[in-house]
Amino acid sequence: MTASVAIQDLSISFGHGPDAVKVLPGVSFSVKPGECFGLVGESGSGKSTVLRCVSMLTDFWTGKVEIGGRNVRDVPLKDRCRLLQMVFQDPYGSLHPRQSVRTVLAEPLRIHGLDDREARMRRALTDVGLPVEFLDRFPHQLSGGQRQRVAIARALILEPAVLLLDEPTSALDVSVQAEILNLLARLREERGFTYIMVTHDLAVVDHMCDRFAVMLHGEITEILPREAIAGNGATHPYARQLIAASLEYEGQI
Ligand SMILES: Nc1ncnc2c1ncn2[C@@H]1O[C@H](COP(=O)(O)OP(=O)(O)OP(=O)(O)O)[C@@H](O)[C@H]1O
Repeated sequence: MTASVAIQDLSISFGHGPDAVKVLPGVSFSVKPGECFGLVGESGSGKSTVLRCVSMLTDFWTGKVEIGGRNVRDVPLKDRCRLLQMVFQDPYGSLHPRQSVRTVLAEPLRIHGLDDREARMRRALTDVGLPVEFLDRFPHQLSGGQRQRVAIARALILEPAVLLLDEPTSALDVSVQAEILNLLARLREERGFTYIMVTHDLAVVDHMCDRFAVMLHGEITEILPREAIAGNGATHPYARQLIAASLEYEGQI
């Protein structure tokens, strides 16, 4: 399954009264079905907040978010889980230490009343490149990369159309990062998922994304195609600076 994502004038403030801080003053962008769209920008620019709003983990925003033409606010929670899933940065924090992989994967299947659970769980593990014996392991018996694979398997098991990826590799060792990125790229190619991926790493955007938005202070300064990275095709000064810094860094290593 695949779906478009349309975000229109997404706006949110944290805090109340005179202490309220507008973190997103009104973000708009659209992602095509099957596209990988990156969100980059300095720390605190609001990238993760966009994902949290789209997924309704944070729900007190204004504006409009449509997934596959459906307003996310009108989609009941249970249906929403089959429309979109999120993968977080920290595979250590996102898995419960006392839950086996089997429990982690069985829970969504049970809630959604899906049959063939054992077969679905085995397929989910195989899809992310883990042996089926790992069903009986606990998080402390897995490496960081293996945990992230389990987190991806959990996100995929309900076969959602859209995956929201919040720095899915930044907590991992460099060699493992590449493995997880290749896994995500393969899954998108095979299943046609739509990805929105937050990252601070333009090399990741270059490897994975079709287009990306550069955020600054909660606003999108510019939306660029991946090809704009190599020759620094940005026009906004901040986007140009961000790409220049990344190219300089890449040149050094
Ligand atoms: N629940 C919250 N309450 C108050 N402020 C918040 C909350 N969540 C986020 N913020 C603030 O919103 C701003 C944007 O945070 P966000 O996590 O979206 O940034 P980011 O671009 O993803 O940063 P990073 O790259 O460091 O993860 C920050 O200033 C943050 O302190």
